[in-house]
Amino acid sequence: MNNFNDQKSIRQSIRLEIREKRRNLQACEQSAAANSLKLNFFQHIKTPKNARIGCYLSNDGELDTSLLIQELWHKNLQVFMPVIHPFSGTTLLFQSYEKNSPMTTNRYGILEPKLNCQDICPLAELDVLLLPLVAFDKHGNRMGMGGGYYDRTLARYYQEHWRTPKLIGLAHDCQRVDTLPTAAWDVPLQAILTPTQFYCW
Ligand SMILES: Nc1nc2c(c(=O)[nH]1)N(C=O)[C@@H](CNc1ccc(C(=O)N[C@@H](CCC(=O)O)C(=O)O)cc1)CN2
Ligand SMILES: Nc1ncnc2c1ncn2[C@@H]1O[C@H](COP(=O)(O)OP(=O)(O)OP(=O)(O)O)[C@@H](O)[C@H]1O
Repeated sequence: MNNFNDQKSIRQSIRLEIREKRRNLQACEQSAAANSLKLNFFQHIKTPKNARIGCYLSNDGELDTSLLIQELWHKNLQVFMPVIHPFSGTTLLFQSYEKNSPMTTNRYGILEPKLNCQDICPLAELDVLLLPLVAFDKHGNRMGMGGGYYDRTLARYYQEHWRTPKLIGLAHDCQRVDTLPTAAWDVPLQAILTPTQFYCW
């Protein structure tokens, strides 16, 4: 097996192991984590008034963002959700998400706002992007579900050194690994927020 395939299979086994770990968290652990995430977010992340925050709706044991989203709305911050691009099918758009937004499920069964082009926010106009992830390491490397959606969507952001949005991964503490094998297209994060920690690079 060559080095590229070695790395790929190491990534895949880490992915399976950590996904199982987070799916095995008890409902009470998930709700405590969701509450701590909300508190930790406002303690560490200072956002401009009316800031635009990209977030995600939790799936597969991911850190539950529902309490954080309620609080973002309560503070009059604008929330945006990823929508799988209807034509490219491999990148994400960020669409405004409000209490009464019409929703649909994407090809993975994850809820996303029903596409409405007027409600799409260009990536560079988001102030903060909160990313789901499967595993992260001490260098701020992120590994996702394996679709490459965030990496492809953020490729220009990274190559052209955009200043916004600030990229912050959200994860349970049990999703930290020592070192992740990285791929050339991986976009490193500026920070990771867990229920108990704020790692900043
Ligand atoms: N909550 C959330 N929303 C998100 C993401 C995410 O990671 N979490 N994404 C981040 O990119 C995008 C969707 N990407 C995903 C990629 C793969 C799978 C997944 O479940 N894959 C299955 C195989 C399913 C199949 O082949 O049909 C699996 O690996 O078991 C889910 C989401 C956009 N929205
Ligand atoms: N910038 C890019 N341009 C083209 N293809 C890409 C790019 N980024 C990722 N890919 C493709 O996506 C596939 C999955 O990448 P990877 O395993 O790093 O995804 P991931 O980070 O786990 O997923 P996600 O970003 O959706 O959470 C790779 O095999 C790669 O071919």
